[in-house]
Amino acid sequence: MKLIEKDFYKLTKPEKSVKRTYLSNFKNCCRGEYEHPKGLSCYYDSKDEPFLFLAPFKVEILNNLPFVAIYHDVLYDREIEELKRLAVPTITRSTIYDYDKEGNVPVNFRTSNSVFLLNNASYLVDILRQRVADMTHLNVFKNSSDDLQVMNYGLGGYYRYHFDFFGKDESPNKLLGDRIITVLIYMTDVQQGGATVFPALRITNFPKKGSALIFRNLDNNISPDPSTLHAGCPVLFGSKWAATKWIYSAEQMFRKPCLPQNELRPYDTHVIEFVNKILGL
Ligand SMILES: O=C(O)CCC(=O)C(=O)O
Ligand SMILES: [Fe+2]
Repeated sequence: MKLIEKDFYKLTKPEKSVKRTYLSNFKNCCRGEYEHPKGLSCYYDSKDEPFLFLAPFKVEILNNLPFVAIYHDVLYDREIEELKRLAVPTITRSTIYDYDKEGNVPVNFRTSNSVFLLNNASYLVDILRQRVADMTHLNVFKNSSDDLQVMNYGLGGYYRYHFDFFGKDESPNKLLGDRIITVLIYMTDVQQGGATVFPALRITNFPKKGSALIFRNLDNNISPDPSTLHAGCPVLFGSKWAATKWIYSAEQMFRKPCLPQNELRPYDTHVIEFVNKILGL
């Protein structure tokens, strides 16, 4: 954190404005200082998927564009216990993808432990894959998503602001496209801290056991949207467990209608490059 503060004074003008717009709200968001968004709707999603006629999802919108929403009560307590049981034996220090090394490396700005559970690890992992497909109305099968990641943050554990999209030509998953949607399922409440925050959107969501946060990382052109910059704030008291499913863009042609194109925003590239630069990516 200190390093970033120091480097700030060496920044050029556009970089300073990115910092002001995108990063300066980070700590306030973690403290939960911004009001819950107003004027947005809640609804039951019972659309398209037969299962949802029986059990619609309870959706609370936090932001329209990019789409950010809470899906309430998507995981049962006994499923959470089973996920933990599956994860604990092989959980290890989390990593991120390093473009130079073309592989995953641990970094000091993501201090959690995590493990990917393969689809055949348990009947439950397969059930959850179907549930995520019902929630997102997307294809979540082979070649269109990462395996389910289960992660745990201990005291002080956090994931500094970052993007979930790769946003580069040399994305490690060229054939899959890029990460269009993130589904983050909370497996615990956190007594204090541990919120997921979007500083550019001034959104804070404190974990609630069994609920999920869904956000869309790519815009209608399937281009990276820098306003999806987000972070997992430090856990101040307690422990945070969550499960993540990242869904890719390439194989959604039969699931997702083409939407009107957004305007091209060349500045977006600058924002993404800048944030990656200060993170050393
Ligand atoms: O833990 C959180 O709240 C955020 C996690 C996250 O952003 C990620 O795993 O990509
Ligand atoms: Fe993320």
